[in-house]
Amino acid sequence: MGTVVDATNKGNGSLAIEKKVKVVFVLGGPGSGKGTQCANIVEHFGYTHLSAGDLLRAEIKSGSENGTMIQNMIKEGKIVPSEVTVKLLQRAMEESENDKFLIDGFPRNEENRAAFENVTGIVPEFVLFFDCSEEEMEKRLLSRNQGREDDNIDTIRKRFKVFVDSSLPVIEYYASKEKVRKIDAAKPIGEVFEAVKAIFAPVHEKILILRRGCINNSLTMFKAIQAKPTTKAGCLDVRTAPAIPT
Ligand SMILES: Nc1ncnc2c1ncn2[C@@H]1O[C@H](COP(=O)(O)OP(=O)(O)OP(=O)(O)O)[C@@H](O)[C@H]1O
Ligand SMILES: Nc1ccn([C@@H]2O[C@H](COP(=O)(O)O)[C@@H](O)[C@H]2O)c(=O)n1
Ligand SMILES: [Mg+2]
Repeated sequence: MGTVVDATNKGNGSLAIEKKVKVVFVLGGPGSGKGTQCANIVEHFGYTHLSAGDLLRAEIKSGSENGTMIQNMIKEGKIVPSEVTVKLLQRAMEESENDKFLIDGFPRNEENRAAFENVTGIVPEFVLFFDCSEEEMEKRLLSRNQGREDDNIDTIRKRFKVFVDSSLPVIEYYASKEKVRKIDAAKPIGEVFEAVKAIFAPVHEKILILRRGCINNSLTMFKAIQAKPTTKAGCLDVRTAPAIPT
């Protein structure tokens, strides 16, 4: 859990309301299927998907002053300075109406991880890790056909090296905190999603039960008030009213 300032309340110079947000980091090597599975999770569990790579590509297209630097880093498979990526993620969370986010492809290194935690104060609920062999990932990336400048064999090899050298240590960090949920991502898409569902369903059910509990309490309270004798003016007689359930 963590808090972000709700963008709808910014800019009036007085009140900045903070909203509580829930974050799941989605990690795995290039081509392991993060984006594919995030789309399924959004559909079934109501999260908002924020892909750090997509946000960086959108920043290039927007003509931002950082555009050329980001483009060069992506072509080389390098990790863009955290200051840039964290700002993009933070803005996207602030602008969203949702309070549950899948953050895909982030944190990619220790600098990403520390910067996000320091700036937002958000600690992930858990880290979904898609585990897949380089051989399989290479095959998938070379046939992805989405026109990505980094889906060529030279950049793919560089991205694999960055993943092993910089991203795996972040996954190990979260594993040491028992936050990693590892999935065999080499299986077909449907089977991978079955494993994903098994992780999300209990979390989702817990939230539903809590929400149902709130509704039941409100109903009991409503019935108790309706059943009670009222004063002449039609108000609830607090002297004889039962304790309102909490
Ligand atoms: N389980 C799977 N089996 C076979 N192909 C898959 C599987 N999951 C995804 N793919 C395909 O592999 C390619 C890469 O998937 P995807 O874009 O989801 O990976 P990613 O982890 O987001 O990669 P990147 O880090 O480069 O953004 C896509 O063409 C996708 O359709
Ligand atoms: N935290 C991040 C995430 C991504 N990048 C850069 O974008 C490239 C593509 O990322 P995908 O997740 O879409 O594969 C990646 O290779 C990096 O160059 C980044 O810098 N920091
Ligand atoms: Mg992706």
